[in-house]
Amino acid sequence: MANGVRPPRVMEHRFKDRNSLAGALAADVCDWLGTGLSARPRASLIVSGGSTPLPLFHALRDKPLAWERIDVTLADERWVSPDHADSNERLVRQELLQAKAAAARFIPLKTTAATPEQGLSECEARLDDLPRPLDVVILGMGGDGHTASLFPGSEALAKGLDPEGIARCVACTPGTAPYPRLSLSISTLLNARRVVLHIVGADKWAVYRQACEAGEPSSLPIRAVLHQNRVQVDVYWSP
Ligand SMILES: O=C1O[C@H](COP(=O)(O)O)[C@@H](O)[C@H](O)[C@H]1O
Repeated sequence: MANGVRPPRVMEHRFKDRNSLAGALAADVCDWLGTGLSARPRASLIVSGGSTPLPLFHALRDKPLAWERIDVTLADERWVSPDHADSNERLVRQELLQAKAAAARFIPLKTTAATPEQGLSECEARLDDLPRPLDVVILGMGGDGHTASLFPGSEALAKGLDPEGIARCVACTPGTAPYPRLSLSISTLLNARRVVLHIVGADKWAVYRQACEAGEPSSLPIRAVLHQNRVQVDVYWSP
C-alpha cells in the first residue's frame, strides 16, 4: 500500500507530541459530547485503559461540560480488583473522574463475579442502560493489533469481532497479555456517532499502517475498526 492510502472511513490527525494530541483530542471530544447533550438528555463516552490515555484524561476532566448528564464506561477491563494498579477502572476513577468530570456517572465493567465469563450477563445488563448509538468511543491499540481486549488468537475473538453480533461484550483470556478480561464487542463499539483510535509512538504507527492494508481481522483485530462502512474512524497519532 502506498504511503498515505487508508481505508475510506479513516481520517488521520497527526501531532508533534503527546500533549498537543491530548489537548486537541480533548477539545474535539468536548465538542462532540456538547453536541450530543444539546440534542439528547444524556451523552455517553467510552474510554480505553492502558497507558496511552493519561494525558487525554487530564486534559478532558477540566472541560466545562454538563458532566452530570454524561455516562462514562470502558471499552474493556482486566478482571482484577478495582483498586489494582492494572485496573482500567482505577485509572478512570483516579485520572478522569476528577475535577469537573467527577460529576459524570461511571458504569464499571468489573463485577464481583469470580471470572469475566461469570460476570458477563451482569455487565451486559449494565450496558443495556446506555442509549444507542453511543456518542464517543475512544479506542487504543496494542503492539499486537489488539483493540479494547479483542486479542489475536483468543478464543472469544470470532464472537467479539462479529460485525452483526448481538453480544454487547465478550469474556476472554489473552494468551499474550496478563489477566482475564472483559471487552465490549466490535458491534457495540462501532454503534457510535464518533469513533477515535488514539495511538502514540512509531511502533504503533507501523502496526496501524499494516492494519490499513487488506487482511484478516483475526491477525490484527484493529482491522475490524478500520475496514468497515458503519462509522468514520478518526485516528489521532503523535510520536
Ligand atoms: O490492555 C490494554 O491495552 C490497550 C493498549 O494499551 P496501551 O498501554 O498500549 O495504551 C488498551 O487500549 C486497552 O484498554 C487495555 O486494556
